[in-house]
Amino acid sequence: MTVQFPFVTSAPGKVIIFGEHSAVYNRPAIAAALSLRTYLLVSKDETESDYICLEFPDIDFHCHWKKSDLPFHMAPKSDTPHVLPPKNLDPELISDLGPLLSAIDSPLHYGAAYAFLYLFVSLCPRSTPGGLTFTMRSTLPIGAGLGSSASMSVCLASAFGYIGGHIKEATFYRDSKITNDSDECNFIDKWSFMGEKCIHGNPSGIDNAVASHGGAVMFQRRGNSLPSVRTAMRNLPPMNLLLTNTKTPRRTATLVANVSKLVADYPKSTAHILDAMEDIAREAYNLMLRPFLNANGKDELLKLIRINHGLLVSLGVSHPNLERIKLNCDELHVGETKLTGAGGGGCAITLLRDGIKPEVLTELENRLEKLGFESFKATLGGKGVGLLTTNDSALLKNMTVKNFINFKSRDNIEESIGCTYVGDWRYW
Ligand SMILES: Nc1ncnc2c1ncn2[C@@H]1O[C@H](COP(=O)(O)OP(=O)(O)OP(=O)(O)O)[C@@H](O)[C@H]1O
Ligand SMILES: C[C@@](O)(CCO)CC(=O)[O-]
Ligand SMILES: [Mg+2]
Repeated sequence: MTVQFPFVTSAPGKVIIFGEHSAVYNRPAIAAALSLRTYLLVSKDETESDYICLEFPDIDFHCHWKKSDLPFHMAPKSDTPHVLPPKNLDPELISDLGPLLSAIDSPLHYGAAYAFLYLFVSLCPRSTPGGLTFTMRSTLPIGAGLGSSASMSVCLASAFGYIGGHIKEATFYRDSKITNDSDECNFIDKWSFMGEKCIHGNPSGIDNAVASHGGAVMFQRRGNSLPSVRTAMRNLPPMNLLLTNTKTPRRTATLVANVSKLVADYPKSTAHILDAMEDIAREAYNLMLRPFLNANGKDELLKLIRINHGLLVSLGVSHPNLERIKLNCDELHVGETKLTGAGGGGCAITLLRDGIKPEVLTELENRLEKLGFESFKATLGGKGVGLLTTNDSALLKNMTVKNFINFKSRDNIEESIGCTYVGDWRYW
């Protein structure tokens, strides 16, 4: 299979409804793909350049390496095309990548470059052409709890798996409610987990699972020696979720590390908290399996959201700005609020009660806007990792790195190449 340049890969962000942080400690968690996505343009210049270039304008990061300086590490191809990564990051490869990363001092840039290089040299062969530019644009807020790192890792793993010939071209269109379980999708899920390890340190794997497979899932990690369990939730009941971004920056890696210290310092008390989180996720799962939530079911779900947030507060991962969202939602009695993702800033979700008066919602929106926050309604359960090629679509005809960088807004990206172009995009 000859890869034609340019092509674009794309993967969704996610909302964790129950179980963030406890997911890291092998407890079940529930998450759904979001309609906001990351897009990676892979293009080749016509010169005989020996450079591999990154254009990551969302984090103001631009970088290049000489291809001949890269420590290609791709495992020899065996009879099985889908070579899966080892359980842990390879220490030899980490050390080989050190000199290429040493000049990068921002942790935001470092994480992105580290994940890029680790996956590139693990999946692309030495014969990969030089002169490739990788341009990343996301309609997700970055570092805000909506899985931007996982959607980035999935875009990278799928693009490199495709260039390296590990996975064949995505060939079919999928119903958005169904999570995909193809070998290709599993390959991308496993390798993007390595990208998440480069960025987070100790990810549970839930974010990259949702970004790869799409839909909604109950996910449970089972330690290093057993595979994680991923149960597709085909019919999420319609839920009126309001997402609010505090715009307070934070890093998942730091929050996960802080919780890990708390768990080490207070093993008994934190075990109770994590157990309670597990019970909440299981109870919520049973409620959410029902095709329609009646008033009682909705009321139970609201209470579970409240308890889950309280437990996350006790793990130290809230933030005054997240509490400000909760306070305003509580004062106006619109529903229950919890942080989503790693917390420490970023986003909160509010499950809205039925029958809220429009003027109350407007009052809430005004209050949140005054605080400098951004609110939007979330569409859950979207498609997983996708591919856009010049064979299938005219959307890329005049697509240049410059055009891709210059998209002004989320809408602009979606309108130009977004996954809403149903016949053009294929899904693995
Ligand atoms: N579009 C992007 N371009 C470049 N780097 C990105 C992009 N999206 C994510 N990243 C990388 O991922 C990091 C953010 O990941 P982090 O895990 O801290 O937040 P998140 O994934 O948005 O939230 P959460 O993990 O809580 O869901 C950024 O600092 C950057 O390194
Ligand atoms: C905080 C966390 O539980 C969710 C981040 O979206 C970390 C993880 O599961 O990898
Ligand atoms: Mg992340």
